[in-house]
Amino acid sequence: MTETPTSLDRLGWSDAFASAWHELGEPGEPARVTRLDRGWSTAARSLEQALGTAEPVRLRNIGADVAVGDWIIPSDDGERVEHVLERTSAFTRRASFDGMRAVSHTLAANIDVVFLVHALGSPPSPRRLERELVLAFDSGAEPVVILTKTDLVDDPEPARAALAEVALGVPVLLASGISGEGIDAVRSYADGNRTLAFLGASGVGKSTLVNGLVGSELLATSAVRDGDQRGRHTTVAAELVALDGEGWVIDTPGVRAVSLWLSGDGIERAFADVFDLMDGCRFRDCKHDQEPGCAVQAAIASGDLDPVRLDALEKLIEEEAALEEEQRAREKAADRRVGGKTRPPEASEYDGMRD
Ligand SMILES: Nc1nc2c(ncn2[C@@H]2O[C@H](COP(=O)(O)OP(=O)(O)OP(=O)(O)O)[C@@H](O)[C@H]2O)c(=O)[nH]1
Ligand SMILES: [Zn+2]
Repeated sequence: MTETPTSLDRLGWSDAFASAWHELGEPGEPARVTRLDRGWSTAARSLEQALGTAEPVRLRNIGADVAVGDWIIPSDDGERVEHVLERTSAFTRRASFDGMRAVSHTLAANIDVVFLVHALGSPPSPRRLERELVLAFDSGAEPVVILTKTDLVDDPEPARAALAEVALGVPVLLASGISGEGIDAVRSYADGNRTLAFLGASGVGKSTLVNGLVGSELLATSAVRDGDQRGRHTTVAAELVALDGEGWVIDTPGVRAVSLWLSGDGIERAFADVFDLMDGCRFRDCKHDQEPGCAVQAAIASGDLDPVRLDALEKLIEEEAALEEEQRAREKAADRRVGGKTRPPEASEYDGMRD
């Protein structure tokens, strides 16, 4: 394989992207998308370009589904995105139904760690965390729970225990964006120039945590808009932000409020305990209701499984089935309209995550 510049490593280039690029025959010069504007990608091949202190790469997205965090290859004429390298993870959400066609839309790509942020000082919300875990597992990123605002309570343990119960092997960190407690542990997840994202309800303290991670100097420089000779670009609120030292944060309203969009085995992983129990049911088609020999009902009876958790799982499975049905209908409609013009959905068209 061709040597790639070490400046790409600082941007999060890894063996996975090197081999994806190699598969394509190593065309062009890979660059990472730091910002998306209507129809345009801003990309970087160096830290300076990512910070906006050097002229970044600017490309049209014609026909390419590009997301912040993507590694892309420009066309030979340097005008547009020619390839999007295979992603290691992707956050997608349902696009609004636009004319005859609507599909999932990628909000952010190649996130290594997604922090699911919950706040102390208000009651823990394990049901919400379950949904976030499904989403995180589906994305391909590694989930980590942060219980923030530790400065607000004397004893974070009851809330931590309530969330740990559904977090199944996922670390639960304690932190405070105000006192700075736990920030170094959060930061350590960016070691190796990894890319972080923060997901969670409004007001839980995501921005405050991000501000604690991003050096003020870097934040200031990345906020500087470069002089743009190619016309007006409205920022669609999506940015790859450099951490002080190593690593990146993708901090966009879209990722923060991403709604449930299921694609992979997120439900199976987030509810692994319940699925394990189901394997022990006497009947393979057990509905886990009144059937004899139901291991799930037995676990509920013995207090090993919270019935609320089974309810939550059933609701998610129903929701997934409805989403899949809807998606199939849309795909059928799209098939009937070959060559139809579509436009990418706009940020304002997304609906927020339901609690
Ligand atoms: N006491 C305390 N307050 C905090 C902490 N972190 C955030 N806050 C406060 O909580 C409020 C919301 O914090 P944000 O960081 O804006 O929350 P957010 O999750 O980014 O909210 P959205 O932007 O709506 O998604 C602000 O008033 C913060 O000052 C913390 O660790 N301790
Ligand atoms: Zn059963």
